[in-house]
Amino acid sequence: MKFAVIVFPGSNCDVDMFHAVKDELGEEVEYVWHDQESLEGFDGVLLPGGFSYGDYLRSGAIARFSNIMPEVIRLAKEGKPVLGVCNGFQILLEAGLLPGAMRRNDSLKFICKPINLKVANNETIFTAGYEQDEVISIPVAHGEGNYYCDEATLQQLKDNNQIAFRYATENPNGSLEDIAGITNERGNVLGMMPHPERAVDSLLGSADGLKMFQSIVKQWREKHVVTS
Ligand SMILES: NC(=O)CC[C@H](N)C(=O)O
Repeated sequence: MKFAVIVFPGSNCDVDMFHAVKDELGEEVEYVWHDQESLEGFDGVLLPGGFSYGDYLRSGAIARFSNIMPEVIRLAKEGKPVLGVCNGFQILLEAGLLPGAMRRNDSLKFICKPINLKVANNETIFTAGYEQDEVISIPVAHGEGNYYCDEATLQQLKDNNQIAFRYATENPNGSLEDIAGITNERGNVLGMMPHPERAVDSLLGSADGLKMFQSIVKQWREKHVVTS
C-alpha cells in the first residue's frame, strides 16, 4: 500500500508521519509537496500536523486552497483512506471533507502531553484493530483543538456513528462532548487531534497509534487480494 504525506509550508509532523509508515508500519510512502497537482498511484493520503501557513486566519484556512487539495478531495470521494492529524484535521474541516470547526483551546494555551482516548467506534477502517471502548494513550499537541459543531450536525455524527474517538479521562481543550476524532459519513476520512504517528513504539511511551496504521493496511489488503 502506498501512502502520500502531504507537506505544506509550516508542516512539522510530516517526518514523524513518514517514519511511522516507512519504518514502523513497513509500507511505501512518499512526501508530496502542497504545490503538486496529482496523487496518481497513491492508495491513501496522510495530512500531517503542524502550522501550515503559520495558522494565519484560522488553522488550515489557507492550506485548504493548496493545489493538491482537489486531488485529496478526489481520493476521498473515491473512498480511499484519508487521515488528517491535528493540523491535518483542521485542514479537512476547512476543506469541507469533515463537518464542524475548530476553536482555540478553552484554556487559550497550547497543550502538549499524552492523553487517554476512548475508541468510540471500532467499525471504521482506521479503528478496526481496537476494541470498542478501548482506552488508548496518544499524545496531543495543539492550540486549536476545541472541536465544535451545531446541534443538527452533532446529531448526524451520532446517528451515523461518525465519532471515532473521545477524550477518556480528561478533555484537554473543551471540545464538544469530548470529541477527539470524527469520520465522514462513508467512514474513509478521519480527522483527529491526537497524534498516532507519535505513538508507534513503546520507546516513545506508547505504541497504541501503530494499530491505526495497521488497521488501514489490513482493510486495504482485504479489498486488494493479490492473486498472482
Ligand atoms: N501539532 C499540530 O498540528 C498543531 C496544530 C495547530 N497548528 C494548533 O496549534 O492548533
